[in-house]
Amino acid sequence: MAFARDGTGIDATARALWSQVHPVFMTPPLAASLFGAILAGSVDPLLAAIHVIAMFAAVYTAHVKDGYVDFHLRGEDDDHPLTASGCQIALVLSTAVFLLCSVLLAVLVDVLAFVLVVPTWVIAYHHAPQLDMNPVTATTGYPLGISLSVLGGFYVQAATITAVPLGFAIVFLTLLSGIKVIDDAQDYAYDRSIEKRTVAVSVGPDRAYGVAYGLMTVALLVVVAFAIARLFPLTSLLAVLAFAAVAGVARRADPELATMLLIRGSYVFLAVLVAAVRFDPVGQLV
Ligand SMILES: CC(C)=CCC/C(C)=C/CC/C(C)=C/COP(=O)(O)OP(=O)(O)O
Repeated sequence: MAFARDGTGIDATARALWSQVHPVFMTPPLAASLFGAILAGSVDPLLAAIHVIAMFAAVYTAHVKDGYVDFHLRGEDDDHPLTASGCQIALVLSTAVFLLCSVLLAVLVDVLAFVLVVPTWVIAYHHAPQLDMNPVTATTGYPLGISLSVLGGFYVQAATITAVPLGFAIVFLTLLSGIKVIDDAQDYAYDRSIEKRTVAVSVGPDRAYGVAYGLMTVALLVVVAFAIARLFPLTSLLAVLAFAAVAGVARRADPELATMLLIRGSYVFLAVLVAAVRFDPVGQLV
């Protein structure tokens, strides 16, 4: 049975399977899992690795299913490297890896770890064709996966959930939903032509920008409030400043450049937060 649409053999199969690894989408959930582990304080590398692999398998599942639905079922995409049966086998494999990791976490941590990890696959598997049809779920699905990745990454280390990872999960959900609205605004004309109801299609591009920057502002204000309350380290304020500077430039750019800037800004935001949680240099000064 052929996996790849453009050839047979190990090389073509490996290339087709690898085509569904999208670093831009995959790095954040993996980083979020490790961020959760760092928040927990002491990191067990084995548990961290199992959780990271589970998150990778979840996002891989989302991409394979999305490609399968968009190309093989809806005929929306012009091309796809995997055959329909290649997609189905890839889905079985990624789901099996995900399940194996989840069961390992249930055994090595507890059943709540399993309960916290499984929804990421549920969101991933149902992204297409169900969740991507509604503006709210199309916008929040991926950010919710990232938030669950933070919580899961924390839980497998600490075997509990505290206010700090919960706070960060809410911040990421809100901030990344804002970025996703801008990202979707790039495809406004095309999405409208295929009746895909993103936020930009539902409320129009202008109001979508308002919604997007409103969400990002709320997320940053939550970080400021939590930092002042000393729930988050004070150095988190630097992450807010860095992201706000990028968002200020993105606000005046077209959706494509804005998305590129905001995604990179979110990496900087996360990197400064990691430094804040590990070292909190500002907190040590005051
Ligand atoms: C652990 C974790 C983060 C889980 C969540 C996984 C999840 C929902 C990923 C979505 C990835 C994806 C297919 C993006 C493209 O969506 P699109 O529909 O905007 O793009 P398209 O126009 O290419 O279909």
